[in-house]
Amino acid sequence: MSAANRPKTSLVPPDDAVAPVRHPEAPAPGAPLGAHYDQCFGCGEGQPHGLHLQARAGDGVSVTAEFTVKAAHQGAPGLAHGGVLTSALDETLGSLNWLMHVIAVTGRLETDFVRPVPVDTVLHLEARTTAVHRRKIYSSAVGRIGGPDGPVAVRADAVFIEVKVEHFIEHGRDEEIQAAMDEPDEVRRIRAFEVNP
Ligand SMILES: CCCCCCCCCCCC(=O)SCCNC(=O)CCNC(=O)[C@H](O)C(C)(C)COP(=O)(O)OP(=O)(O)OC[C@H]1O[C@@H](n2cnc3c(N)ncnc32)[C@H](O)[C@@H]1OP(=O)(O)O
Repeated sequence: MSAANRPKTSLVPPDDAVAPVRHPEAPAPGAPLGAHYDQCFGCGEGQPHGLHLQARAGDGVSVTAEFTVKAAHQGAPGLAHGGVLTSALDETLGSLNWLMHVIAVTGRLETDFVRPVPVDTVLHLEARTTAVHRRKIYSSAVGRIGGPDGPVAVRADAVFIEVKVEHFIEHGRDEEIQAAMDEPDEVRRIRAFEVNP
């Protein structure tokens, strides 16, 4: 499809997109990124119903993460639900934005389900940002089973859209926003973004 005819939500970066830039203060390759929010369904340590995904910084703007499929994540008997796998991909892709010190939300996310993923499987996830165009961040991820070099079970392409921290204050519920602001580590993080946009 020619560039002029691409839909606005296309997952293909425009021709004048640029390479992503790793922030100088991004965590070193191998360092855990930690949860961006304690109650996040994807990464929050305090979220009892969550996926408890733990991402680590990779080289450039890349991350790795592991997600263990539990019995509570089933769709078909003994197999992971596709929506849960997409959530794991979404969270992994979302964590890339921390490496650029950009706050962004998922605009579009497209998943290919290549192989079934049984309960108790560890999904080895790898994600990388490939291009940036104004507020749009283009990223891709794969999830492998049987080990970090095992066969691909899922893959996804996404566009994240950069937002200001006010996005969450404007749209979120007062109760949770207040609780997040009262958490010292969250405040430090938000401050860091205001100082190092
Ligand atoms: C405290 C820290 C916590 C940090 C918290 C981090 C959370 C991470 C959690 C994991 C990730 C998630 O699940 S996030 C949750 C799921 N996602 C959401 O809730 C997002 C809901 N959608 C929205 O709020 C909105 O639609 C936005 C912000 C995405 C876009 O609205 P907007 O700000 O008005 O932007 P707009 O001017 O329309 O568009 C800006 C540019 O983006 C493009 N664009 C707009 N929408 C899309 C789209 N769906 N797909 C592709 N591209 C799009 C436009 O063509 C335009 O390109 P051009 O004209 O420049 O070319």
